Amino acid sequence: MNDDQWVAGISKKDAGRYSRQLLVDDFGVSGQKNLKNLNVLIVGAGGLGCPVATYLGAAGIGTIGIVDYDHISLDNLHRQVAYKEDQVGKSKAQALADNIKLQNSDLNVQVHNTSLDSSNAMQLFKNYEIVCDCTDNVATRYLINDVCVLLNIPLVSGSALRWDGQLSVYHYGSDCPCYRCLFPSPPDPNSVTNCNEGGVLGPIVGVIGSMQALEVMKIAAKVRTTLAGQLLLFDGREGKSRTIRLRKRDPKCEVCGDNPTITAPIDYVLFCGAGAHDKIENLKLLELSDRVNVTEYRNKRREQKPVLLDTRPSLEFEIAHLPEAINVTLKECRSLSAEDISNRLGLQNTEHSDVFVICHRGNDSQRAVLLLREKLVDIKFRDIIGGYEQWALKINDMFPLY
Ligand SMILES: Nc1ncnc2c1ncn2[C@@H]1O[C@H](COP(=O)(O)OP(=O)(O)OP(=O)(O)O)[C@@H](O)[C@H]1O
Ligand SMILES: [Zn+2]
Repeated sequence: MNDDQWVAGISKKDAGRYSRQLLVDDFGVSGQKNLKNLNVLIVGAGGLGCPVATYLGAAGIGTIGIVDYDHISLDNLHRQVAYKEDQVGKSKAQALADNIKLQNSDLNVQVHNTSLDSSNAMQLFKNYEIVCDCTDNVATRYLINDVCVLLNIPLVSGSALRWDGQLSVYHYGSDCPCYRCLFPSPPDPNSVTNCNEGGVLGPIVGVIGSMQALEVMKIAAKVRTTLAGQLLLFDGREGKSRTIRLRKRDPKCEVCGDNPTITAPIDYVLFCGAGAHDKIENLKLLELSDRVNVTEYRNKRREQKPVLLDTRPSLEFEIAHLPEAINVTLKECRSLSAEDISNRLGLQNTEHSDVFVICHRGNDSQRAVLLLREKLVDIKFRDIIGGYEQWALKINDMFPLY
């Protein structure tokens, strides 16, 4: 036999590039080859989508599809670390594709600069073998789940809020539940907090997104210890994680059960309740006569210093507030007595009978007015339409928008 004869399991170029992965037991050459032949779809190019795409791209996945309709904004950069300042305003799907291609020019990246909905999801998903849910709203979560079940695609699902994150692999293997097996009906839209309200720390989405990428690599390499049928809960504040075993597939599940009633994508916004898809609800609880717009409020404060009650959580109050604002959170409006609220606002010894109420976007301020009216009947409470957001947009563009 000649000295220059050998059997190559992998190309010389790939052996060099991916050598540290090839040396990992249970992954090796077969895992690498499987990755190279894999088509993975990432839905959502935000906090989770950035690490998922970056690690999968670097690891040498054959084809990565990226779906997102949104554009990069400045307040994305603290956690969506794949993006640069000069990409603010650009399409997320395109920018993420460009960035991972720069890192690994061998990748085939498909950009889907669109909103995923019932009309396009089946067509879009059918070209992929694994889907990663990196989105942030319940309606899209059910849509992605159902379409994965209908097309028999495993789903690697992550979520993160504040200090916490969780992930699981759904619909992978015969006993494995789907998202709908565990949550047959959607949560009350009013109880859902997303990171645009509750906030989230960058490293939390970094941890969860990296773990989603790892689950994809494990599925590709046929490693048996995936998170299928389990839910990993990560508590970043305590630095702890735990994994809980989930119930098995529910034979009565409407989509993956023995007699499914959902055989094609449904109307998910209707199913989840109005507001579930919109990040910013726009409540109209009050008559217009009980409300003022920001221009009217500006004129009032030019005449005399008004009493302004700010219902936002104290963390938001600390970010910025008008100098006259007094922080009584919505929770406190509920729990405090009429006397305590009156004291906090300094109403006891004054002639004031008008109080204006402000919040971030004009939803909680209306809820507060309804509560306060009952407690302090002699005071006229009026909310400021659109809250601080409108103040920043229409009155003072130096006021911090968040
Ligand atoms: N139906 C959908 N189709 C396409 N992309 C979606 C869909 N639903 C959510 N997304 C995308 O998922 C991503 C989720 O990212 P993330 O949770 O970091 O929030 P964000 O929207 O970027 O930021 P913020 O919530 O602070 O405004 C977003 O880029 C969003 O546009
Ligand atoms: Zn199910």
